[in-house]
Amino acid sequence: MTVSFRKMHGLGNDFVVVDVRQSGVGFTEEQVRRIGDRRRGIGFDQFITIEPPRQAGATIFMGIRNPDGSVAGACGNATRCVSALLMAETGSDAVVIETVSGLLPATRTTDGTVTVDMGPARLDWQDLPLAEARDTLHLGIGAGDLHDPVGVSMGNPHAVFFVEDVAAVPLTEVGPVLENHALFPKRCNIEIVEVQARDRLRMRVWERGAGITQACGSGACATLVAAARRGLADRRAEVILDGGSLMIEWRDSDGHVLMSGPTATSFTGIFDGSLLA
Ligand SMILES: N[C@H](CCC[C@H](N)C(=O)O)C(=O)O
Repeated sequence: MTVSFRKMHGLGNDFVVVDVRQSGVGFTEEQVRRIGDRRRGIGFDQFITIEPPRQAGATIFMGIRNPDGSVAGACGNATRCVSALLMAETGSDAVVIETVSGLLPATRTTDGTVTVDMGPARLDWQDLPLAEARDTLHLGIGAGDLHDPVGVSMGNPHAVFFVEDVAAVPLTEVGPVLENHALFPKRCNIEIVEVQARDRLRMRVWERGAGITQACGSGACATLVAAARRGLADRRAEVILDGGSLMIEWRDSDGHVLMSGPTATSFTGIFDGSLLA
């Protein structure tokens, strides 16, 4: 059987996207890791499957996995990319992406920008989860010069550290230490953030199961929420990532977080049988 895939990215956060709605093909953890090898496989920050919807109201179900094979509960950049694919397929400017964390409605504007309602920011310690009860506004942990992050769940866990200069942080050293900190039983995505203005935040990320990536949509959402909770930013801001900018809004009326940004396809291809063996 031939299985085809599409390589997509949002601001350089890259994905292998496989539509298994017809074939029902499944991928083992080992296969995902093999496909993720950037020299012997294809390489991706997240491996995405488009599956039949499980809940009423959803256009499709989106499966998300990291290069280490672990499952993720959210991926903002992939949600935009898959939404754009489905919009092209259906001719509609509105679709609903289902993930293990819930239903995410997405819309498209005339310039091709996709906006996703990433759902509510979840702020209880059980939501991340943490190993013990703590106020998520002050997690009180640190590594190197980083200290006392804000915890936010966007359907996946984030710890947001505020710093003077994001370029000065040795992220490859402190990232893995913090990702695997004992406070995070399911590990954590780590963001470092420089507040440049109340409506402009510069962020870099160390992703759980993936390492440094050029952009993290759910991380940008967590960043805005964390900055607003600390009184450092307004509820709407540009978040500048290594790969470009996202506009993020933490809606007053219902606490949902809206993320807007671009999408792109790089190429399509067919898996070699050896990758799926
Ligand atoms: N790049 C993704 C997030 C992947 C999160 C993943 N690393 C996890 O384990 O939660 C984004 O755009 O939101």
